[in-house]
Amino acid sequence: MGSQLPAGPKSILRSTWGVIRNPKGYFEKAVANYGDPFLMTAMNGPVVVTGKPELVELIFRAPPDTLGVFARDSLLPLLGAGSLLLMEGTKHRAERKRIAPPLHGSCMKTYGNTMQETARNAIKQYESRESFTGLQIGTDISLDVILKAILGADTERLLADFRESTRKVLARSWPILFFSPKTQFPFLGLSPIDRLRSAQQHLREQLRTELERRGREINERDDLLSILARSTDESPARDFEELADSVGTLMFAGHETTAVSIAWAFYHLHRHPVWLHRLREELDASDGRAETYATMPLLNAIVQEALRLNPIVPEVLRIVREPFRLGDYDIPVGHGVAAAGCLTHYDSSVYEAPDDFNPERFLDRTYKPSEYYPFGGGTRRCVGAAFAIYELVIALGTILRSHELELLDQKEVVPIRRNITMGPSTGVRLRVLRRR
Ligand code: HEM
Repeated sequence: MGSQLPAGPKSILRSTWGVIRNPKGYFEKAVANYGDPFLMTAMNGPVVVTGKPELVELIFRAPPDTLGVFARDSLLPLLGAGSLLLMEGTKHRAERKRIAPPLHGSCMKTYGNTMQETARNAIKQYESRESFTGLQIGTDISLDVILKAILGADTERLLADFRESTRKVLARSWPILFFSPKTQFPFLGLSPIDRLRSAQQHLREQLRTELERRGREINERDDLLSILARSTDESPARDFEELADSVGTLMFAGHETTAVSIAWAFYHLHRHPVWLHRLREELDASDGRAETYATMPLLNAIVQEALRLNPIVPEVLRIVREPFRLGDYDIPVGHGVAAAGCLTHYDSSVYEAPDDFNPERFLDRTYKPSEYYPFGGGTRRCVGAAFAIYELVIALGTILRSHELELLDQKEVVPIRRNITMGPSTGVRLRVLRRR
């Protein structure tokens, strides 16, 4: 028998605030005071948090029906029942089967040229500007890339309309809405949830119009929207609302995360010119084709190291649906469990000098899924991970091969909460020094 639950901080308000503001700092303090794992109670309920790889492994290896979606009820009004992020059981497995194939590593070449062209166009815009941020250019690239993957984007107008409405949804996705369901109250169309809903509704109407325009074309097209919309023997058709939830989730999960990662990678590289120099040598020796970037060891190691130091999602959460044993503890049904990447990625028994930016650590070894998990793990691991890595190496490689940038931030840039994700406090301020 396991013992009672682990000790931990008691204040709900302080825990909620700590997790929103600075999860890494808050978790580190809790581990120092109470040990790992510890129990905290935030507004979304009690959660047992761990960063220990042996416990993280138990979370990722748990049978799919034992651990479900954390805070599902409070996320439902924000993401909708058709979102893969909120599905469980057979529905989740079926939806993954539908979404995963076009995002599988073997399909990446299809997207490579678009990713490269998007990165080239993005940096051109900033050549004569006094400054821009890594987050701006990251968003320019990742939003266009995901929209083109979803829509096939045969017309600029279509892309421009969706770009604007997706940005609006994101701008209205306030963190507090995700962390405290009590803030999701309607008020004369003016409350944060009202404003988010109206932006989402607009995006939905655009999708509906586009689907109606396509009609039977969806059976011949190979963009994600058409793939998700058509019915096959394996994946029968769904109603429009579910389809819109599913597409909305891909737009949302598929660009903000990548944009932030691009910004962090620029930041670390320009803070550590030795690595930038070594990367330039690797890039100069390459043929500069989109698909070559995926095979370049140092470029890939740099992306992995940036994702280690700044996991965009600092803790991966699950709710206990069936009694679950986590090390010495029996976690009761209804409690949450969290694998905190922001702790594990800094575990000095796994990573030597964990605070250092040192891509070398990814050149000479690989890590277990419980030691390195910027994309989460187990049956819910990010379905877009291969797509994201492909995009990151192409975006960074393309820009740094053709342009020299300067980091304008003199002080250390720290992670701050954006919505579910954590991003760089200044956005990472840069300027183009020269074309190469
Ligand atoms: C650097 C970029 C990205 C990062 C760091 C990231 C991270 C994550 C994480 C941590 C999760 C939760 C995994 C878990 O619960 O174990 C997740 C889930 C997900 N991600 Fe990503 N992601 C990225 C890019 C993408 C892209 C490009 C797409 C789509 C093309 C995408 C689509 C999704 C979806 C649909 C889920 C839900 C999976 C499920 O519940 O089965 N992500 N992502």
